[in-house]
Amino acid sequence: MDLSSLRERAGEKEIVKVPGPTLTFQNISYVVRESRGPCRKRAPEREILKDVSGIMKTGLNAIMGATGSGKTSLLDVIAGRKDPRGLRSGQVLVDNKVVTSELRLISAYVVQDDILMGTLSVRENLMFSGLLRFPRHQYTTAEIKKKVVSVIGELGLQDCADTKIGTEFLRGVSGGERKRCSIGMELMTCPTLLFLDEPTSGLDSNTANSIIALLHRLSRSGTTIIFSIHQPRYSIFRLFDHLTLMYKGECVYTGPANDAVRYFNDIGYECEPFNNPADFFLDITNGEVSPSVITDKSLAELYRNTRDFAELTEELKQITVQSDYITTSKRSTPSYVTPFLYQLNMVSRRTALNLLRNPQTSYAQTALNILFGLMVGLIYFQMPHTLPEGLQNRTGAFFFLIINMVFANLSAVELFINERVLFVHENSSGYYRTSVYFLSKVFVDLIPNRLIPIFVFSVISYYMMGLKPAFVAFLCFTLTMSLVSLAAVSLAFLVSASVSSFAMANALIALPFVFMMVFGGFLVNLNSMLSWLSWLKWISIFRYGLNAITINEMTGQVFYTNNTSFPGELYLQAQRINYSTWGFWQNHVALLGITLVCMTLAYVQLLRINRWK
Ligand SMILES: Nc1ncnc2c1ncn2[C@@H]1O[C@H](COP(=O)(O)OP(=O)(O)OP(=O)(O)O)[C@@H](O)[C@H]1O
Repeated sequence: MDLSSLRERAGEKEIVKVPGPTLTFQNISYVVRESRGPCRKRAPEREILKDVSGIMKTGLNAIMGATGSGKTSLLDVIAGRKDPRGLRSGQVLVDNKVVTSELRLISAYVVQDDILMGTLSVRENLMFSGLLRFPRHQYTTAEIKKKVVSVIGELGLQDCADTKIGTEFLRGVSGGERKRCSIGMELMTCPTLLFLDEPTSGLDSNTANSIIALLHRLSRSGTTIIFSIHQPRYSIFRLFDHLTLMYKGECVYTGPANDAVRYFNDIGYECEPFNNPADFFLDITNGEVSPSVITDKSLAELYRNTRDFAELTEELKQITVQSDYITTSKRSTPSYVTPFLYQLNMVSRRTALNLLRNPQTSYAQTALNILFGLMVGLIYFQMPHTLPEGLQNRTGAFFFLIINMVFANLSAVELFINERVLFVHENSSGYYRTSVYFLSKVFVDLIPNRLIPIFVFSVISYYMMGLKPAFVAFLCFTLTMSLVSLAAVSLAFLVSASVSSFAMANALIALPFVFMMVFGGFLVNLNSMLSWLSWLKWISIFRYGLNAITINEMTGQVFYTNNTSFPGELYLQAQRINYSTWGFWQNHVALLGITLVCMTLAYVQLLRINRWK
C-alpha cells in the first residue's frame, strides 16, 4: 500500500485514518561507561535508563523531560541507534515483532543537528535521498522527481526549493527550512515510523509550531512519530497524543498526553489555571511544585504503584506473549536498495558538484603550486653544470621539492573529518556503502585536487631550473612527484579516517612526516646511523622520492670543475644510491606500496567508525 497516496491534510482534531506501526518497549535498562582517561582503571557503569516501559501508537508520541533526564537516550535505544552493548535488560518490539534490519527499513530517524550537504539546494538534497533510497528497478527518475515535488509541497518548502542549504562561506536557507529539509530527506521513503531527536531545538516558537503542526499532519495519515522535546509551549503540547515523561533515567508518566494533568492531580500536584501543562510537569520533576500529600516515595515509584501502570504492564505482557521472536542481529547492517556502481556514480557526482561549488581549497592548492613552482624556479634558475654549485644546488633543490610535495598535502587530513557526521548518518541510513564513499573521495577529490596542481608545478619548476632536457626525464620527474604526493595524501587520509578532530589529526600527521624527513637521506647519512634505527629509512616517502629524482637527473649528466669532468653516476655511487634500472623503479614501487597500504588502512578505519550513538 502506498501510504503517501493515503496521506491527507488533516485538522487538529482529526483522528488517525490509517493505523501505522505500534512500538512497545519493556523494562529497558541501559548503562554507559564514562571514559576516565587512558591511565585510569576501567570506569564503572552508570545506569542512564532504569527499567523504562511504554507503548507508542500511531500519532504524536512525545518524550519529555528536563535536560539530562534521558529522553534522547530512550529515543536512541528504541530507534535502535544506541550501542546495544549498553542494553542490560529489555526489548523493543514493533508490531509485536522484535526489531530486525527489515523493520528498520520502515523507520527513519531525524537527528538533532541537521545533516545536509550545504552546497546543494533543498531540491538537490531531497533528490539525492530519493535516488539512493528508492529501488531503481521499481522507480524511474521522473517518479522520484515527482516525489521530491510532493515532499516539497507537503513541507511548504516551495519558496526555497532551489536555494542552497548553506555553508560557512555561503548564506543559505533559514533554520526552520533546514529542519524541514532534514525531515523531508527521511519522508522521501514514506516511513511509517519516524523518530526525531529534539526537532524544535534552536528554532523560534513560530517555526517550532509549524514543525510540530507538520508532524501532526503526517501522524494523521498513518505515521507513528516518536520524538524527544525539552519544554514545548502550550500550542505545541496540545497536539501531543501520547506523553512519556522522564526524570533521572526513569519514567514518571507514560500515557495519553491529555490525561497527564489528571494523573499528577491524583498524586497530589495541582496545575494552576492558565499554567502550561508542559511547564507544570517539568516544575514537578525539578521539585519546584510541592505535592499536597507528602510522601517519601520518588515520582517513578509513585507511578509504578498506579492503576495506569498496572494496566500498561498487563498490556505489555500480552504483547510479549504474542510476540514473534525473530532472531535479530544487534549490529546495524543497513541493506542497500541500489547497486554498487550506481551508488558510486551518484556519490561521485555529488562530491564533484560540492567541489565545484566550494572551490576555495582547489583554487588555493593550484595557486600555491604555481607560486611555489615559480619560487623554486627563480631560486634555482637554470642550474649550471659547473662544480660545486651544479651538485649543491641540485641536491638542495630536490630536498626542497620533496618537502613541498609532502607538506603541501597536510590539508588532506580534513577530508574525512569535515564530512564525518554526514558520512556516518548517510551510511547507517542505507544511502550507500562505505567503499562507495571512499572511492568517490579518491576519484573525485584526490585526482583534480592533488594531481593536476602537481603537473602544473612540475612543468614550471622543471624547465625553469634547467634540469635534464630529455622529455622522458621530465615525465619521470612528474611521475615521481605525483607518487610522492599520493603517498603523503594517503597517509593523511589514514589519519583523517582514524580521528574525529583537526587538532588530533594535525598532531598525528606531523610526527610521521618529520620522522620520514629525518630518515630521507638528506639530513643524516643513512649508512652511518645506528643499525636499530636505520630501518625507518624503508618507510620514508622522502628517501624514495629523493632517490628517484636524483637518479633521474644525475644519470647521463656530466659536471665540470676546471678541466676535469665528473659524471653524475659518481655522485650516486658516493651516496650509495642504486642507479640501475630496477634501482630507479624500485622507489616508485615502494611509493605505490606505501600509498596502497595507507589507502587500505584508511578504508578499514572508515569501516570501523563507531555508528552507534
Ligand atoms: N554515551 C554516553 N556516555 C556517557 N554518558 C552518557 C552517554 N549517553 C548519555 N549519557 C548521560 O546520560 C544522561 C542522559 O542523557 P540524554 O542525552 O539522554 O539526556 P537528555 O534528556 O536528552 O538531555 P538533553 O535535553 O540535554 O539532550 C546524561 O547525564 C548524559 O550525560
